[in-house]
Amino acid sequence: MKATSGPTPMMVQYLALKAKAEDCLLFYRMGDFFELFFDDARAAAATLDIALTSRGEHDGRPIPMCGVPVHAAEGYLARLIKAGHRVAIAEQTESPEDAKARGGSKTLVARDIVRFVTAGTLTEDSLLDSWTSNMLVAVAPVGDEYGLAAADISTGYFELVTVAASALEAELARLSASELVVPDGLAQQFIGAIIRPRADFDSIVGGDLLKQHFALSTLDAIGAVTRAEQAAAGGLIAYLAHVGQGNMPFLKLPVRREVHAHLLIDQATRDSLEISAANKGARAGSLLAEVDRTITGAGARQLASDLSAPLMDQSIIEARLSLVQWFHDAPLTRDAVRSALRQLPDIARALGRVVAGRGSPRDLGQIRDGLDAARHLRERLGAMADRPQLLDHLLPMLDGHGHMVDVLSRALVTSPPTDTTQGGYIAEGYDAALDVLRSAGRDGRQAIAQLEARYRDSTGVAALKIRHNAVLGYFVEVPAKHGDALMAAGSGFAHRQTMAGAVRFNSPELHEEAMRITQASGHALAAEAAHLEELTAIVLTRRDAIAASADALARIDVSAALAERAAEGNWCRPSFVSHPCLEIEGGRHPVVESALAKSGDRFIANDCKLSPDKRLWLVSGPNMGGKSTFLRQNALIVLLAQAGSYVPATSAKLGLVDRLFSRVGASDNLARGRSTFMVEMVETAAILAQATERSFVILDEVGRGTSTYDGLAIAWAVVEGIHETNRCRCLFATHYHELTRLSDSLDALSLHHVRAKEYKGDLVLLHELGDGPADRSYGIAVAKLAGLPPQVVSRAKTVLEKLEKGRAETGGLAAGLGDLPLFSAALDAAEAKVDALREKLTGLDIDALSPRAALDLLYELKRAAGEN
Ligand SMILES: Nc1ncnc2c1ncn2[C@@H]1O[C@H](COP(=O)(O)OP(=O)(O)OP(=O)(O)O)[C@@H](O)[C@H]1O
Repeated sequence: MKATSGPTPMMVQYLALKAKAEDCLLFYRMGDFFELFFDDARAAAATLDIALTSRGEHDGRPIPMCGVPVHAAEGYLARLIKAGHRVAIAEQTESPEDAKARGGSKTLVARDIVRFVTAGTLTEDSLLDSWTSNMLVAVAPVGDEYGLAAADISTGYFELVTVAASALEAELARLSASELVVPDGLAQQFIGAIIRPRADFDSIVGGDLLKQHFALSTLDAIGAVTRAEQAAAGGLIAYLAHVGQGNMPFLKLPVRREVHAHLLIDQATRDSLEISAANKGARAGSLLAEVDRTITGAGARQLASDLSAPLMDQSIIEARLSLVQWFHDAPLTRDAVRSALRQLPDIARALGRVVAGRGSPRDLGQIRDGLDAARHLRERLGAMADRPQLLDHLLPMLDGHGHMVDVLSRALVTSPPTDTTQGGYIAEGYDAALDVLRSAGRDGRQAIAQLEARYRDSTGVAALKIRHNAVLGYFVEVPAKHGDALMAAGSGFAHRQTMAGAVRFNSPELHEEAMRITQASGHALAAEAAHLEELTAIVLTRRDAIAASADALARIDVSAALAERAAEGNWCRPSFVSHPCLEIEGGRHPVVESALAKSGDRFIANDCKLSPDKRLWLVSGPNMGGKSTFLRQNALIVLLAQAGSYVPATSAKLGLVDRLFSRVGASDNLARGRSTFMVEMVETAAILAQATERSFVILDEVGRGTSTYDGLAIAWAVVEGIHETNRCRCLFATHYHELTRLSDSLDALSLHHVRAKEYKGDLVLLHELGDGPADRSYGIAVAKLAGLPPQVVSRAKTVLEKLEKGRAETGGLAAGLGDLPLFSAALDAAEAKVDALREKLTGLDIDALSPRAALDLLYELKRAAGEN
């Protein structure tokens, strides 16, 4: 790029490509580098911490530039994607020679965007975590519903689901997309999503795209695909086509999910239960990390998906549990299977790359080895007695690839490379013609060695060598002092290059041998490439069956892993009943239990017994007494049970839960501009609006973020609302002693507390649940335990005594609440008044009213409404 008044042809080309790349960073291929210019260069240099330089001028100003070498591009791409960028790759689409032939020596090489690299459309191993799925999700609103199309193109997983607005958040939380695609106009609602043209989300076009992609004459093969799902699928497929620039990635036939097929869990609940990520977003410390004993990447991904979408279908849950139990009860089989899985490559991801057109010989080798191992596993498990039904369903999927595995075994070397440029991945003996070419190359190299010996003899220069480099090819080299002898006319050598200490020559014989070698290895490389293409085609025709094997292996891994975890922790198989109860004996919190075990402490197991007529437990007791832990452990037990896992308890019986809600602890969300109290109220509002009689809710200290009176009033009303209106199973932890009065009026509410005692003036927390309310609050004792200075503790005691005296005299904080009508009764009364209004309005004969009478009536109605 020279400084000229107008843009150079290259800049014109660059700017056109950049316009096409939109807000993606443009990687512009120049020889061995991808170069970035202007703002792209600034952004990339800052993220990658590489030098920002400049090159030429544009509009009179230097053009900022930075670049990354092509061979190391993946690593840089990974960092850019992690930092939230998307990248467009512009490659040279013709060789410099072709460009020259096309338009003369100064012609610019044609370039085009060949692919977009985005967080949701990665397939490269190095850019993905092996244990997490990578979801791309498209959302399409149709009427008052939303269609979701979600795909993990690294494995071909594809699903469709339709949700009502009230379940949208929970579904998106379940899918945990790396990239969200929405139609133009929804940017406000989905902050950070990729906005695509509305036309891409047309349901008719979407339906046609689905049929076209899967070569279906009707969509019935997928199931009753809704309009909203067709629209979302259209948006997703169109985006994938755009990203791959026409090169479609692997998509399996979509699975239609019914929203009611799994337990709905919103993001706040996921965060508070720390299901797949703990406090700071890390995997460590989460339920998933605590439970995960899977061996393979595919197993880990399957487990993560199971835990994020526990089921509602008892028969599927029981089928999963039976397989876990089978592995649980047979430790030797379990060990054998797990060690077999240890050898297993990630077939699903290898297949994803092959289908996306980025497969390497290594990927084919992995598919071969994985499927071979799968067949062995099938033989071993197929010989076992008393196999559970799910295993019998999975085993046939592990087999049937014999012919392909056989071809791949004969065709490929044991550990094929990723890079094809050097060849050497097709096995010796697979293709006789290829072997001949290779031996010609080998013979040539031998001939050159003989030639070298002969030249040493004939010239008498013992230091003479025949060497090879990329620029000159083969040449004869002698130390400088012998150069003259070979320069002499008639020596048979032709001078090529003089170096500081050596002189280089060619000779007709050497030239001939070199030609033979180059030709043979060129032909050999081409022959290998042709075989790679054939082998890839064979794999492609079998892709659905290979993907099914990969899925079956993942399910076996998950089942054996859950059995392993259950055996380690002495967990039990949960049982399911049809009425909404939750009866846990000896329940534990798996993460807290492990953390305590590390420091040699014991976790105290606790029971929980919720039933339709005792469905709300009010749990009080001292700070640090274990209330939050108790609440969460029961929620986690429900979640694990419905995901088809054993649970940390001695026994567990439950009725299926449709929605799980957790509002535990105060988590500030200042980033979203909401105070702790506001977040708490928003989440509580969601629970009151959505919890059904089949839901399970845990609420911890609702109302504590505001003044005592307000807080108590809110907590009181929330408990009543849940008891009377939602009627769900609920554990409610509180420090408001006054709430215990509710047990007089709410018959399905019972009182419980975490026990503590004072021993020689010090507080001992027993972490044990007892019936009835806590006898006192122990806050000051906990403060003392925490190391508050003695003078502050003693002053607090004095203040407390005064306050308690005042409470005794006035009846305390909740004085006057004794005659408060119940929540539902109050609601009924309000409704009765509203109904009186309605009755009056319906009975009106408007035509018979004089204007004056109408005005009077309006005043009267307004007054009556005001009394409401
Ligand atoms: N069942 C248990 N057995 C042993 N230790 C426990 C048990 N439950 C809780 N703990 C320990 O007590 C600590 C405090 O528990 P937790 O946060 O549940 O108390 P809390 O009653 O909710 O306190 P606060 O009212 O201050 O929020 C935990 O971090 C854990 O170390």
